[in-house]
Amino acid sequence: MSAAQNIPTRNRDGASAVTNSFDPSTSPTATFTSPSNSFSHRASQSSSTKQLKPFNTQDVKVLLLENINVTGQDILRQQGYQVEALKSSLPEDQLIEKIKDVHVIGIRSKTKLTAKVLEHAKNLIVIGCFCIGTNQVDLTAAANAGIAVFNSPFSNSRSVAELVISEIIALARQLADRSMELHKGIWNKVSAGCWEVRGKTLGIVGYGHIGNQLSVLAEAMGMSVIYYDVVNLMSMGTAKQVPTLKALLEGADFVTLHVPEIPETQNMISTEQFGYMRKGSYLINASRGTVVDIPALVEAMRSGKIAGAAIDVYPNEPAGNGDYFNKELNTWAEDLRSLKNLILTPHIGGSTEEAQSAIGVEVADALAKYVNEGSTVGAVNMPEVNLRSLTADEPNHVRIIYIHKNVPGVLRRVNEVLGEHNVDKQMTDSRGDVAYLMADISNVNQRDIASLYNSLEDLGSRVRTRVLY
Ligand SMILES: NC(=O)c1ccc[n+]([C@@H]2O[C@H](COP(=O)([O-])OP(=O)(O)OC[C@H]3O[C@@H](n4cnc5c(N)ncnc54)[C@H](O)[C@@H]3O)[C@@H](O)[C@H]2O)c1
Ligand SMILES: O=C(O)[C@H](O)COP(=O)(O)O
Repeated sequence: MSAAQNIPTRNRDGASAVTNSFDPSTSPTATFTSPSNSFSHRASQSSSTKQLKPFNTQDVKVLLLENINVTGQDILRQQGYQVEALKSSLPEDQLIEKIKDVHVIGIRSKTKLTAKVLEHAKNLIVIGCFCIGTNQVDLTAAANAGIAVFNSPFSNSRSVAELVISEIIALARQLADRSMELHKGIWNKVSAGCWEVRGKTLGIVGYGHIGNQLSVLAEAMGMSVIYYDVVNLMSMGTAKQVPTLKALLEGADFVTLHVPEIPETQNMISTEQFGYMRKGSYLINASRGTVVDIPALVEAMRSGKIAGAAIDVYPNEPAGNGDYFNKELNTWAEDLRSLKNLILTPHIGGSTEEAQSAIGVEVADALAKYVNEGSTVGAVNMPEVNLRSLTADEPNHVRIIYIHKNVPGVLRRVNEVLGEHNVDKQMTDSRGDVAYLMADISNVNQRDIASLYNSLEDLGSRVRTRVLY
């Protein structure tokens, strides 16, 4: 990343702070203007307990994609940020153009923030995934560029669990087929191959937030629950952990997948695994599309081994509503569409009013706290670092955020720079190759800020420097 980025920093007089402000080659006066106006922004706060906002918040540009809930949009607008909200995702070329300009981006599961896209995101300081999954973001590339990533770890878990419960019964009773037939005017009253779920065994692969909820709901319907997870976990109710995926597949009437998209879960359910499943059993995938080998599923359903399936997620998903789900996107799409007792849903596991509004609040709050105060609590790719908010009765304080390479000797050099001031509080932590330092220093005047900033930027270990307040 070049130093000449338009990243907002605090301007003492509250004037526009996005002026190539961190380029050491530009005059510091362009950034840190008019000492006589120092702290006028702060002085305007009426209550000494009121939290301060750094820099000119209306300079912060936010791009929200994929129809992010109005609760999240409102929180970001109330901060004074410039918010542009689009209904769908963007193709890579358009995303690269748009991302060049923004400081904050909010996405859901479809927008791919790859290393290539992030290379163009010169002003970006933070990414909000308004969903659970973060597999769509190159988390390491983001951390190495000093971009924090936040998500909402469990706000839609219950919604997914409830969808899966509905699908277990729908598959057992061939509900989707009966409904489609009657839509076409065909009366087809059958009981062959239709079952109660009471007394059947549900096998949960991945016993995390969603798997847990599901376990409780399934037992309440009289099902037995077994689960497989790579870590040893406490069982809910009378559920039993099994030692291998094979044991789970052999023991379950219904198999439901709730693992993240990682290399180990790629095609986790393929021909060999369908071979282990009980004849006439069912498969549900509401995790990620890459977890199931779809041609193998088609084969297993055509052979009668699998009596039904519900699929909510796909290896390639259309960018937005109304787009086609067919051969142009996925070679096997027509095969899926031709199968009986196969429920196809357009990635709606987390799509409820409750989940979306809770996610909107949770992620937007985390973004604002990061932009305004530098707090990384809840970040998925950075160490979690926080200091209490500065208040109006702490005049002439500056908060330094220094994201740097995790190499020996950096803290000594940073503290040599900060040491000329009173360091009131400081916290630092590292995660992988990246470390995050937060320090509040007092008795700082206008000229000191420019010099502090430039000295930190000049250290070879620097990933990103921010000066707040
Ligand atoms: N369809 C949707 O709309 C929707 C909504 C929310 C989440 N999701 C997906 O569901 C996934 C699970 O969500 P969650 O909140 O329960 O996640 P979670 O992190 O709480 O739980 C995932 C569990 O999977 C386990 N796991 C990881 N790798 C495994 C492996 N190889 N074998 C077995 N277990 C493994 C983990 O140990 C963990 O317990 C998310 O990663 C997301 O991709 C989809
Ligand atoms: O990761 C998630 O939370 C789910 O897959 C939901 O994604 P969505 O917000 O894009 O529907």
